[in-house]
Amino acid sequence: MYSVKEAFYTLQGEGAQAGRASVFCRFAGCNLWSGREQDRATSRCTFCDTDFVGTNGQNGGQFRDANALADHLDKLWPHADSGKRYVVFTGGEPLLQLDAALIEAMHERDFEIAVETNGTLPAPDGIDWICVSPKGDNPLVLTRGSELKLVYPQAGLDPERFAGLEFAHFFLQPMDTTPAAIASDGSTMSATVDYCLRHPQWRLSLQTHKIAGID
Ligand SMILES: C[S@@+](CC[C@H](N)C(=O)[O-])C[C@H]1O[C@@H](n2cnc3c(N)ncnc32)[C@H](O)[C@@H]1O
Ligand SMILES: Nc1nc2[nH]cc(C(=O)O)c2c(=O)[nH]1
Ligand code: SF4
Ligand SMILES: [Mg+2]
Repeated sequence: MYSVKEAFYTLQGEGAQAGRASVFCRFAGCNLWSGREQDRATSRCTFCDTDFVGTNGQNGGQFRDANALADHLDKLWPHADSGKRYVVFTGGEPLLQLDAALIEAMHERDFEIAVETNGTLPAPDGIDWICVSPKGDNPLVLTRGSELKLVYPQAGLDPERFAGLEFAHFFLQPMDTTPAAIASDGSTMSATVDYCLRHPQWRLSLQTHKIAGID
């Protein structure tokens, strides 16, 4: 059984694949936060911008097996041709649910498969694009992949801790935060730009879907 909060067709907003047409599958649940506001401050990840609780979102639901979910996601790709099909599994934490059966079922339907993960859980084989986004001091299990996308700044977390890992791309993404936090701490955007200027290994990742006003 898979629990999906929501699923939709949009443009990948972030990282090296930004701008690419994608089916997003947002799994319910995360291992670093319950998703309840009253638990946020004491959770292992405190800055999440996403509602991943329950299965009540757009095209959400419970799916009894891999073929049922794969058929559901396949229908969200609005083109008849099979070229360039791309699915992004996110959440919540997708590696709590993404398994070999679902990977096989999406490949059978001609999808390239991407995942957005916090990197604390092992990944099944066969994922075509792995984006790891480390969270605070939580132990990183996935130390190689396609892109490392660090939300910046995170208190006490130096990007150089990750700079030697085996990734093809290194991104810093400004933490989306509240106006009150910006007023007291300054802008995460300017801090991120400044870091990339001083450390050219790192590139700026903007959340372009928020700029474009989509999903
Ligand atoms: C909601 S998470 C879900 C996937 C996975 N649990 C993870 O953390 O990578 C999707 C992406 O949004 C990023 N993100 C979450 N909260 C953010 C925020 N407040 N500002 C900027 N990026 C954020 C995460 O780091 C991750 O790259
Ligand atoms: N358009 C769009 N792009 C995204 N890239 C990563 C996202 C995520 O929440 O995992 C995300 C998202 O929520 N929307
Ligand atoms: S690990 Fe990802 S989904 Fe979980 S709380 Fe943090 S940003 Fe949100
Ligand atoms: Mg998002």
